[in-house]
Amino acid sequence: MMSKIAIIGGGNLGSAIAEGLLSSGFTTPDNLYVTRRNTSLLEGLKAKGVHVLSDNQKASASADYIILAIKPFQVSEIIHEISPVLEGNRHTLISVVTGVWIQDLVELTAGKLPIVRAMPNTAIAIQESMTCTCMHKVTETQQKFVTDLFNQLGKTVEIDEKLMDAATVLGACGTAFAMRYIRANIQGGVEIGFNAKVAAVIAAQTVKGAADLLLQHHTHPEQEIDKVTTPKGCTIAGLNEMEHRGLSSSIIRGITTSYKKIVEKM
Ligand SMILES: NC(=O)C1=CN([C@@H]2O[C@H](COP(=O)(O)OP(=O)(O)OC[C@H]3O[C@@H](n4cnc5c(N)ncnc54)[C@H](OP(=O)(O)O)[C@@H]3O)[C@@H](O)[C@H]2O)C=CC1
Ligand SMILES: O=C(O)[C@@H]1CCC=N1
Repeated sequence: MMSKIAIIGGGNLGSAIAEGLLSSGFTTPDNLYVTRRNTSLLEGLKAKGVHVLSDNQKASASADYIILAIKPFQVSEIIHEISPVLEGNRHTLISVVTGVWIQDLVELTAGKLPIVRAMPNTAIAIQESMTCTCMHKVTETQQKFVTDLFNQLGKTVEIDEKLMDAATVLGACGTAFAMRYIRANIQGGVEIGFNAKVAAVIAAQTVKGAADLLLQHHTHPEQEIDKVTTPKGCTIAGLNEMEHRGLSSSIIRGITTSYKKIVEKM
């Protein structure tokens, strides 16, 4: 029998996970439960046959794997709410919540559940997430299930929990950082003659192709840059101007500022 999955908090990330789980075929709508208070915002999932509800206890009691996708400040209250139905020999708790540590989750569940911390990004909706995981007291079967689940939804790396905040910045916030880079390309593209629609396709596909070159060739970005920069050409002229204006520096500073924000407990 297929394991049942409950997603507590069907917001931006929770809904994206649900979409990815369905489109990858990892689960079927009948085996998936998604909660939020305002269920009218989950009509799309409901129409696909997913169990959409606002009762977290009912969803948790129906599931084997419970994915917590709520805001950090709600974790304590919601675990307290579902506690009466949690069973150590049945449930696995998977938290995608930023800045909440396994030890916090162990304490909130009185140590009775296997726990997974996972940090995906919103590209999980199209099975292109980068997901970092770490696991606590999981059985081999549970570890395999969770690894298979996230592997179906993109790439997965198991990391030390002490790197989870860094994973959040590079992997999850990284989606937004990449979007801003693409948006700037669209703005530049319009200024040099394209309409916004065509500029958007060119910018997004170019970034996708660049990323795939690195993933498939296993090269360093500078090796790929060397293949593009003709001596005295327009690429190196543009690239150097971007660096004079602080491109790399501003990205590094943005990443370290994001990291400080998490470490300082939001
Ligand atoms: N967005 C991202 O890219 C990423 C987010 N994260 C983490 O994932 C978590 C969720 O983030 P995100 O999806 O962006 O946030 P959202 O605010 O979009 O989603 C949270 C959802 O929780 C629901 N919710 C609130 N209270 C309850 C409740 N009592 N019972 C059930 N559902 C409830 C809200 O809906 P309603 O108000 O209708 O109840 C809302 O849809 C956060 O901890 C975030 O740090 C991690 C990686 C990436
Ligand atoms: O901005 C945030 O706090 C969350 C964490 C990663 C993505 N969104």
